[in-house]
Amino acid sequence: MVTKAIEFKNFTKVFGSTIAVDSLNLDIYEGEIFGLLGPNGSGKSTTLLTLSTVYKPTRGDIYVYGHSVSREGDIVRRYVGIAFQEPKALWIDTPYELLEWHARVVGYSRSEAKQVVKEVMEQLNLWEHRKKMFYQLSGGTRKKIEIAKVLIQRPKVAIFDEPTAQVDVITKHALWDIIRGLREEGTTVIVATNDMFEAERICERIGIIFKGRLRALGRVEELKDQIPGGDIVEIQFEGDEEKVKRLLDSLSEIGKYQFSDHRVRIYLNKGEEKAVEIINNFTSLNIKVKKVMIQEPTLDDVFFYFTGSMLKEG
Ligand SMILES: Nc1ncnc2c1ncn2[C@@H]1O[C@H](COP(=O)(O)OP(=O)(O)OP(=O)(O)O)[C@@H](O)[C@H]1O
Repeated sequence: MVTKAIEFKNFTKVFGSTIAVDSLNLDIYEGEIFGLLGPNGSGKSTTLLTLSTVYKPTRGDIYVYGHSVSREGDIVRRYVGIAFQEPKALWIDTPYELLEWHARVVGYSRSEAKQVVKEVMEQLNLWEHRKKMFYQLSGGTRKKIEIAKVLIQRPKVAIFDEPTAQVDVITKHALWDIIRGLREEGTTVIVATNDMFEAERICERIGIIFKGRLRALGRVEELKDQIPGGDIVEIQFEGDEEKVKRLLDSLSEIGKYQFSDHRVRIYLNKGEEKAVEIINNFTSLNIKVKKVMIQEPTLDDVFFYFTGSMLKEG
């Protein structure tokens, strides 16, 4: 049976006159990597900060394994660990002190804390930075310190707010492996990102949030299939263009098509399945197929379709 790790029930958060998140209803299942996507200012951080009990909902509620973030914050905090966009405990001077303090807060004894902090700092290549002051660290290193907090805590629900913004490409792949590793151990992972490539690489399901509202929800492939005429099948052929035209007009579920020099570009859904049917029809009409290309929409196309906005727009 699929267990719901998190349930957003009509969750709404208002700051003054700004509705940061508006009536969010969403279930996240145990053991999945869920991507929360949206342009800047769309409500991702507000959602995650409320889930991790930093904020309280204005209306509605969020449940973590059945426990309300509004009424049972202490219990929720035992389940949830969050890597913020930036380290926030700036009353502490060095990464080592911050992580040791964090390890103690989440329940390790003094000697266990020392051990786990060293292990995780080594895993993330942070050990050499342990005694530096925060202001001396690069953006990517600060990011890794936040991720180290989650690896130390090993929570049942791990939240990463833009985990790979500002990190180099090698570190990015290493962090994705770490996130997948957590999932393998049964952790439920939520990743907020506006990096479509990242979402496609690691997330099993995604939700697209825009201006505080959930606009789309599903597996990446499902969302791609929701764009009308989103796939393009391009066929290069030898034979009569008129015959091809008549054929395409007789087939169902075909959107627009365009001819140019014995090539036809056909806009449709489920391109891979439909291409086989089209090619079989070409063959039965003695039209020789020379080349077939299928283009799927990218996740960027999905994003533009559901938000009608550019990714980095405010
Ligand atoms: N503490 C706050 N006080 C007032 N307004 C806030 C506060 N936090 C967020 N907002 C507003 O709520 C809206 C959603 O912001 P939020 O930070 O949740 O978006 P986001 O999707 O995480 O953006 P980004 O990708 O830039 O981090 C924005 O209009 C923002 O200005």
